[in-house]
Amino acid sequence: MSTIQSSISKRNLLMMRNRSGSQGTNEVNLALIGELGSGKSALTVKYITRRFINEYDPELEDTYSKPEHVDNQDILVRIMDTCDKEGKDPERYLKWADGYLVIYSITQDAPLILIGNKVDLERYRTVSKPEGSSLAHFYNAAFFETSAAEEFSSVERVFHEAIREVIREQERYMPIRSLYFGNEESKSGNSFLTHIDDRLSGTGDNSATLRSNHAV
Ligand SMILES: Nc1nc2c(ncn2[C@@H]2O[C@H](COP(=O)(O)OP(=O)(O)OP(=O)(O)O)[C@@H](O)[C@H]2O)c(=O)[nH]1
Repeated sequence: MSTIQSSISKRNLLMMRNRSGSQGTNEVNLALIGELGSGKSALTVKYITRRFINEYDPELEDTYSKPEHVDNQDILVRIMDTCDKEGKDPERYLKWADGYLVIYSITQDAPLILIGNKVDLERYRTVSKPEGSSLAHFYNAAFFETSAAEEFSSVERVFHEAIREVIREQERYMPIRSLYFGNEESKSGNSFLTHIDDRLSGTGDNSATLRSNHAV
């Protein structure tokens, strides 16, 4: 990993704001977030107990603590194994966590999209566009910069690109029967065939290049 990547990923993905506990021990709160079934509980349990357990209660959300010794420092680590379901407010971990571990499963290919927001605050920028782009490239993610405070079209463009990414991904896994569509399936079939056609004619993107560095 390059210095830029490691410094950004440290800064963005694992920002640990150490706090001093009652006995002078630093405290670090980490929240594991990510899609259902990505392995948040399995990783938490493995880290806390060194054991891998096959079945976990998907509804369970809990916080665990573990005294750690990292880089010659005593640290009390608290881990929140989050479970987001309807009606639950993410504030509970957004306010609590000092760092977030974003978990995905390598067996569930969902597009990753990295958005650098607040470009209207250019004068306060601490992450350059090439740094953001390089981080996205490292994670094979699409990349956009935008601002919620500026014109709608720039935000809309980001969302449209995100929708396109997801649709491309869905079409990659569309069953082959779509090639033999009937009338009722003509809509999705057309889009699938266009996609295949683009690929065969060499004008279409392939998944590897599709997912990297669509800078806006
Ligand atoms: N082979 C393998 N299986 C894993 C790994 N991590 C998790 N699993 C399995 O994947 C399934 C889902 O894991 P969980 O830890 O429950 O996933 P989760 O993200 O906590 O899921 P939710 O609580 O539903 O959000 C379980 O059957 C785990 O045993 C891993 O590294 N390798």
